[in-house]
Amino acid sequence: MISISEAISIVKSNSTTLLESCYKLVEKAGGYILSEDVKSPINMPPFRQSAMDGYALNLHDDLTYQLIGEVKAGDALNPPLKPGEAVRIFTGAAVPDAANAVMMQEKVENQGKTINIVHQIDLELNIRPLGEQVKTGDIALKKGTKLTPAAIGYLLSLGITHVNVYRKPKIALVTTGNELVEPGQDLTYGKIYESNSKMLLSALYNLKFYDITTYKVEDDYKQTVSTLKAAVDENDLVLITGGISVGEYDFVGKALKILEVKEHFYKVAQKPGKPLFYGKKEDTQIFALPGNPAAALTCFYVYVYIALQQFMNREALELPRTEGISRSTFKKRGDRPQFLKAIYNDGQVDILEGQNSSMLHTFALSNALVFMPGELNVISENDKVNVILLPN
Ligand SMILES: Nc1nc2c(c(=O)[nH]1)N[C@H]1C(S)=C(S)[C@@H](COP(=O)(O)OP(=O)(O)OC[C@H]3O[C@@H](n4cnc5c(N)ncnc54)[C@H](O)[C@@H]3O)O[C@H]1N2
Ligand code: MOO
Repeated sequence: MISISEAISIVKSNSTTLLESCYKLVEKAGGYILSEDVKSPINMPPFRQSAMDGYALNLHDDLTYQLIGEVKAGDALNPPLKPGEAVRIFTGAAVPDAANAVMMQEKVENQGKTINIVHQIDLELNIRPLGEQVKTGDIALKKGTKLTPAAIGYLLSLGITHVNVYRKPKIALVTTGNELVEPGQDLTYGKIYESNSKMLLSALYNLKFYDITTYKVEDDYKQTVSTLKAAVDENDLVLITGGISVGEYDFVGKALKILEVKEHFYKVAQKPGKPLFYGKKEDTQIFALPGNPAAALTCFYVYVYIALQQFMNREALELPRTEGISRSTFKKRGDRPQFLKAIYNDGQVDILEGQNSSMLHTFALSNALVFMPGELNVISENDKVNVILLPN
């Protein structure tokens, strides 16, 4: 059995970045990382643009101007203005080349054919210069940039429709167990509803991984071998839940061995999630997570998360950690370090009931896990605790 920190460093050193590119529609590239610099095909803004509703002026020494026309957003007009002349203009409209400032309308008295501005105005005020954000041919976003909603908006504002990004991993979710019944079906005696696959699917979607295939196997050795073979052959990452413990019907370990998956660790000194397995076959990583749902999800956040971030070449491989002050008392049994379901709010931490690895009823309320080191037996009110913040 290895320690949590050893297990984390083994995952870090064996997980790999996917350096293959794929070409994607910009609007579908949210969460991806650019695999090459993106140059701007246009100046942004593409013309000198008014930042206000008001009047574009060709400045002179006087406060009175002759009004000679109007330019609305979208108009392809470029009226010539002599010094002392103005045009009515609106936000987003092209400022005529001959205008050198825009006065907002609140500071202008309109007299019909003339206007009076209330004070003198600086050159170029309220005019967004041509190419202020980026110029034609310059790098708009660098290789390695994560495409946030703002980045997607920015690329589209430059007219860019497709980008090259690092491809995301193909992921297999494999559930095992004779006792599992699909939610929506009748629950007969001895059976439970299968919740791990959709729970992990939801955690993956939440982290913007969408290329996921779900496999289901019964507690049958041959079926486990053939299903895991397909899952390992066809995916970059395989997440298995259940069947990894020591019972006669736990076939996952034996199947992975026969499939020549190289074991990097099996069993971690932690609670929940002791029987966690991590291995590789060629470049495919395999995590066999415990079947107990809270153990599976905890291992997902502490270990699988690292492999996912590494695939995408992200800098922060682990979930953010912080410290908080406990508002609860918790007594630990045994000497394994423990991850505790908790609610973190503004520096205060409530450690919840229902810490058993089979229990999701309080995990459902948690936004954090408290890490309780092995040597600690009690967390008391007002103790400082180490907190892992879960994704929303
Ligand atoms: N003799 C020992 N028994 C057990 C040990 C041990 O060290 N010695 N470890 C215990 C610990 S700790 C854990 S955790 C579990 C892990 O067992 P498995 O990973 O083999 O998981 P299963 O036995 O298949 O299932 C455990 C539990 O979870 C439920 N489950 C499984 N899959 C799903 C699913 N897809 N959706 C919802 N619930 C699921 C399953 O019905 C069981 O109740 O082993 C202990 N035993
Ligand atoms: O590791 Mo198990 O998840 O403690 O119950």
